[in-house]
Amino acid sequence: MSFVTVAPDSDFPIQNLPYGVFSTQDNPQPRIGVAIGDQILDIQAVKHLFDGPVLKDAQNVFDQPTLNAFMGLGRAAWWEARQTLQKILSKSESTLRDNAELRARALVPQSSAIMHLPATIGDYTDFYSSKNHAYNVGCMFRDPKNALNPNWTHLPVGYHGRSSSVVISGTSIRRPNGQLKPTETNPPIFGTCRLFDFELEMGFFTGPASQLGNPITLDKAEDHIFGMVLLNDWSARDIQKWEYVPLGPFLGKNMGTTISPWVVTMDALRPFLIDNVPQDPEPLPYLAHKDNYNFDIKLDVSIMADGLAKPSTITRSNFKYMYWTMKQQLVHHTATGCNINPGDLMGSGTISGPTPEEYGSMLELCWKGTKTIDLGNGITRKFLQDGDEVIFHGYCEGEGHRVGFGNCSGKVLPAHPLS
Ligand SMILES: O=C(O)/C=C/C(=O)CC(=O)CC(=O)O
Ligand SMILES: [Ca+2]
Ligand SMILES: [Mg+2]
Repeated sequence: MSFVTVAPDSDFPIQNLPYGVFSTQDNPQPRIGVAIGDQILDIQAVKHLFDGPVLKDAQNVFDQPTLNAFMGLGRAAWWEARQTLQKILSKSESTLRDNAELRARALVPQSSAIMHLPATIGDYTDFYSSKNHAYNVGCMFRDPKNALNPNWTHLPVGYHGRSSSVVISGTSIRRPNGQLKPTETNPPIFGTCRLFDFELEMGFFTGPASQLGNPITLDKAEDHIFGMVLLNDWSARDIQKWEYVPLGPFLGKNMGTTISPWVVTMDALRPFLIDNVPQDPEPLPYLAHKDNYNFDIKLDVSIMADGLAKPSTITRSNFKYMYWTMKQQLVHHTATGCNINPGDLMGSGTISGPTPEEYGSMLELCWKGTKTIDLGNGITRKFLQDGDEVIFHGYCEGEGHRVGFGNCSGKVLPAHPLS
């Protein structure tokens, strides 16, 4: 238990302690913080308390305006930092609890903070690792009889995304214009995206760098996975459908990707480990791991729209539906010797469950426009309208507490007029 009050349904009890980067009006310098209840522990104010064997000579990582340097230190440092945080925030420890002056400097209400991207994201990759989603999209874009391409069950399919357009929760996203082909028979046009969508995903941040030319093997993969966020891979379905052959997503995905501000560490998620999804066929040896690396993380998506009194939940899914694990994704990504750096972001791919109530995109929920999605109050959608706000939420259910991710939200702005 912490001496900081934590509401029972808070995403941020002492069992969580996720890292983020924030600033305040009084101190506009972005700095590292840890969420506890509805407060942020400003790490700069308490960095002298990180005096364990690994961190005592590396406290300067907490002076940085991003988490990259801390991510780059590796698992021993992450573990030690967690021990220190749990100690200084605990009810039974007086150092911070009884020091009013230090407490006033170190604890900042989340309501008065502006959140920033937690890391400088050098590279962003997005996978395609939910079998239900890949099957559904294959049925709609291609052929229900061959919905999954032959490679899908042999390797974690992915594409290299645009780190430049990854934004923090709360940033509005402009509906894109692009090249579309609205009918089969007529030539393409340059127009405004009509089929604008979200993709319910999670992402992980990488830790210590690997060297170019040296693959990360399965037994070392965990050393390079720092923590997870919610991720919305906004998608222009009409742009995507026309452009994607044969190289995959390009402009249909690069108008913005939103992440939640708090990075929940793998140490905090460990109690929620569950069995991996059985893989058939057996993956090749470089991808075969026997240990579990799947997590029970409940996810939901709601939409706030004009005419609604409160956001309407349109789907509930779970990270546990991932067919390929994050370890397999990382190992496959680097199998050629492709290197990673601290703070690279890897998207899971859209997380759809087996039932229609668990689909992770509007493309699936409205089944390519053949069904309507009911928001209540007589309001329906197939795809997103201007002004709609999409809100993701995710959490693990512990005993009497939640280890949560907060929100990942963004509002759709109207497209720029076509000239
Ligand atoms: O063409 C397809 O099969 C679909 C590709 C995607 O939508 C790519 C993507 O972002 C994958 C995902 O999020 O799961
Ligand atoms: Ca995606
Ligand atoms: Mg994107």
